[in-house]
Amino acid sequence: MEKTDAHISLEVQKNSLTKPKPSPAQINFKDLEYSVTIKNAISNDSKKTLKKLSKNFLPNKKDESKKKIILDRITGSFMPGRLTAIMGPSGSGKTSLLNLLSGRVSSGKVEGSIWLNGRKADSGSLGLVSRFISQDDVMMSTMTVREVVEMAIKFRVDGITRDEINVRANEAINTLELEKCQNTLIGDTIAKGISGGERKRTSIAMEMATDSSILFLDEPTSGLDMYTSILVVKLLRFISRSGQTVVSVIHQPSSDIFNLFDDIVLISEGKIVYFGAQKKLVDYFSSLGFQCPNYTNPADFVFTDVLNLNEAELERMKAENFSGSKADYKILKINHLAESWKVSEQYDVIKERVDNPRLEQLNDSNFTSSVFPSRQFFLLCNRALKDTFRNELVLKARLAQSIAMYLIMGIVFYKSNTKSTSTNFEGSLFFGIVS
Ligand SMILES: Nc1ncnc2c1ncn2[C@@H]1O[C@H](COP(=O)(O)OP(=O)(O)OP(=O)(O)O)[C@@H](O)[C@H]1O
Repeated sequence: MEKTDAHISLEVQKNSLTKPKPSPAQINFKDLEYSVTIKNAISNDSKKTLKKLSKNFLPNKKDESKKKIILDRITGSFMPGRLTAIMGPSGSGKTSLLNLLSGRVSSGKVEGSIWLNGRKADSGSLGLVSRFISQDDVMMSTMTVREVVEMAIKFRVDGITRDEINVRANEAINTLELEKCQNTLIGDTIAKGISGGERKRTSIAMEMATDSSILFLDEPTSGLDMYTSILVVKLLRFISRSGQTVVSVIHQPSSDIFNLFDDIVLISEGKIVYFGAQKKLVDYFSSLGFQCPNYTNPADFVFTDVLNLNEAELERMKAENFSGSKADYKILKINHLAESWKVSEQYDVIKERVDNPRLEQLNDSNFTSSVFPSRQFFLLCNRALKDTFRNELVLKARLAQSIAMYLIMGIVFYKSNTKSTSTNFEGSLFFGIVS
């Protein structure tokens, strides 16, 4: 039987009894540009050979590295208590935007500004205030579902008691329907553990169980069946209702999933072509001349008719004898859509939010990691020990290596009492530590 909204809301209300509300965070960005320099990867030797073959084949020296603009001076605002979907074709810059806003970009050039509740934010503060659930989650294969959820809580919430950890872990596990596999190992390609869907839900449970003001997710429904996908997005909606800012990249959502989002951001070619209420998207594009047919999923309409060339545009391209390719014509269309967006009423609403952030500034305590580094070190050592003892193959290999090293040491230092004692001692100590 399918779960209803009421069923899930009951569990989320239960959550709010035990979990303190995170401080609300409004994340604003203005004229954000992210670019990388792309270098020509052809080696000098290959260049010489190719030059012999064709003088015109290689680009001129000055073209060897060029700037690639991934996000092109975009402006926007994500609000607490709202669930936002970022949609767009593959390679349009969705993940890059999430990476920038969660402080995870280490290469390339970033221009423009990002604020958290009106306070200028850098990658350090963005990283501390937000959580990021990536497409390829990283979890230790030798730990169980319950252990990774508990580990996430211990690692991020300071001074929490064993009982509180249990309560929080139980809530996250029950809400994400992970009860049946809570004691199953995560597993990897060699030792099979939980399924792909369970893995995705576990990574959300890890973030749900801790307090964070902003939650970023990169395609949380990819690889999931329809029922689980709807369940996951409903949960994200309820998480947002507790005051968190939830932003998720979503790929080709069904209309049921699309309707669960409050706001939609459409990105193409690194430019924003729409940023606003989900309910106003169809009307906005109809005002630009793109009519969504009756009984059509708005998300499908956006991908086929708006962000790609539709039948009418392909015919117009032929009629105009356009000299470039379809891709060039599409870029012209996207540029036009991005320009139209910047003169729309909805854009003024976003700009107003960016220019006048309404929330109080976040306290300094929001920007510091709450768990002491010494405690984090202890937790990591504990996890590494567990990992070593559970991974039988690696453990046996390490034991064999140590025995072999000690045998070699024994042979090297056997009957070596003719040499200076301190040299022998230092030498054996060195080998002992290394092995
Ligand atoms: N560090 C980088 N160096 C070079 N190119 C990059 C870098 N980061 C991103 N890109 C390029 O920028 C573009 C946008 O990448 P991004 O991963 O943000 O796209 P996306 O919209 O998330 O795509 P998908 O839906 O396929 O995951 C792509 O063409 C990608 O190859």
